[in-house]
Amino acid sequence: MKDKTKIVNAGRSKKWTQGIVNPPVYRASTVVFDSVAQMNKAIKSRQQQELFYGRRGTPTTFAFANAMNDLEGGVGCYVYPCGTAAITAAILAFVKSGDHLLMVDSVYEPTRDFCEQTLKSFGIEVSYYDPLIGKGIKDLIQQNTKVVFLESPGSITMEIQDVPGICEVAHAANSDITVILDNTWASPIHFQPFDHGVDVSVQAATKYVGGHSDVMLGTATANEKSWPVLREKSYLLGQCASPDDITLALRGIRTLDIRLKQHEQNALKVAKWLQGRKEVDTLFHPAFESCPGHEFFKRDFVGGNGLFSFSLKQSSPQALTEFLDGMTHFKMGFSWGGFESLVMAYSTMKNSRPNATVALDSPVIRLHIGLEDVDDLIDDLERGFERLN
Ligand SMILES: Cc1ncc(COP(=O)(O)O)c(CNNC(=O)CNC(=O)c2ccccc2[N+](=O)[O-])c1O
Repeated sequence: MKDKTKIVNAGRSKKWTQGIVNPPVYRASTVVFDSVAQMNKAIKSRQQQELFYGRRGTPTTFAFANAMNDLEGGVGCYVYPCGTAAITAAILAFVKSGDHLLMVDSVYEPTRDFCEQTLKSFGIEVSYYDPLIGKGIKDLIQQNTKVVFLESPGSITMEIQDVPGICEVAHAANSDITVILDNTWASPIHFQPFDHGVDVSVQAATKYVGGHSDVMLGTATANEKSWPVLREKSYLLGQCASPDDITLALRGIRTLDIRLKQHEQNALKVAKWLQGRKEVDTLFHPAFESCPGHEFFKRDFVGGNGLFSFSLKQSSPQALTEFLDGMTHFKMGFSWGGFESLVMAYSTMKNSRPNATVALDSPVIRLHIGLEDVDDLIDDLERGFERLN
């Protein structure tokens, strides 16, 4: 089935929808049984989407989990209250005290904070690797390495990783290693994780899957090897999500590919314009050669989206504030992937990434290009640069 048809049909089994096109919101804690036999059947099959108790899920949960699983190409998908919950539960499913985790240095900062503040307190060793290391990661794998975590492109600086190369080397070094990829940027539409060797694919469905800045949701989808452990360890953590947010994400899925295409087109126009500006030092957009790992984007991805960054040649903190404060269409906010345009400035990345190979001495501006008219967005940025000079 072609992707566009899969997007229309994913998760719409009559078992969950009773024929209703967009699965209804089933809210539940208690599920009651008419007989001991029926209750025993639910107990026996509670891990296979048999209605058991709210924490295991409702028909709304199962419709969305199956839809994301279909799109990602996995064996099973677990649903979490946000992307960070999906990341932390996926990692905790595969490490114990005394194990070692290899974490990409370009990871979303709150994921780094989880490593530093939580995992290390549990006696889990964490070391960070260069996102561009590729198969060279072989030299960093220890006998106690149990998880290799990737995020490609990386947060803010957008380095694209050699995902199949890292998966090949990690699995060859130790079949016990679980490779987890935060695939939020590409979504399953523009990067198929399991075709490239990943064991667990994480999505912050808060972003493009929800697509309207009104959902807090996450998913982790796993292959045959990893699914039973991910499912049961996540359940033991009490992870579950609101059917109201899930219903909005089910609606978001249906337009995911066409929204991504429009965001991508708008972003390419803005990026091309920025490339010619004297204020811009480096363009961190995967589709441009200036982006570290650009060759892997061309090789492995089938498309992009509206999120990219650029570094400024120079600016004072005051000038940067005026650049940001005067924007009409680009609002500041801690997320991305909705229909609106956003701008964020990161001036202190050098502190958390002292070993970064990309230049972080000047501020990095991250843009999320929304669905506004792209000429309005370019006008906004042009006026911003005038305030900068
Ligand atoms: C790739 C990726 N993966 C997971 C998550 C977390 O999802 P959640 O927000 O649903 O928990 C995200 C969330 N992204 N949020 C942002 O990029 C905006 N947040 C920030 O900029 C932020 C917030 C707090 C601290 C540091 C940062 N930061 O990105 O540097 C993500 O980008």
